Amino acid sequence: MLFHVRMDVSLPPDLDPEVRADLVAREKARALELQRAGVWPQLWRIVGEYANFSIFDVPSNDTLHDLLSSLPLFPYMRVQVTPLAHHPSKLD
Ligand SMILES: O=C(O)C[C@H]1C=CC(=O)O1
Repeated sequence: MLFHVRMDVSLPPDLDPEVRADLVAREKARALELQRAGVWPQLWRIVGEYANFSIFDVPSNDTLHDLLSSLPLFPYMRVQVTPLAHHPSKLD
């Protein structure tokens, strides 16, 4: 199942810089792990925002929820999920 996901990140401005750097490093490691596993095939920065558009390819809603909530930055994210279906006019 394919999902379009928008993640908006909002870190507290007064967050300790070392804590912030650790969070961001752990987020990157987890993102790379999920990309290598093939479940996060698309990841795009939204220009001018601390936000991304992503495509996830997972077997179920529950799996997507588990993956998203495993992200170290999850507590600091607003996440919007759109389930995707095949379009009848799309060339295969
Ligand atoms: O930077 C972001 O968009 C948030 C998050 C998504 C992947 C990652 O490494 O961080």
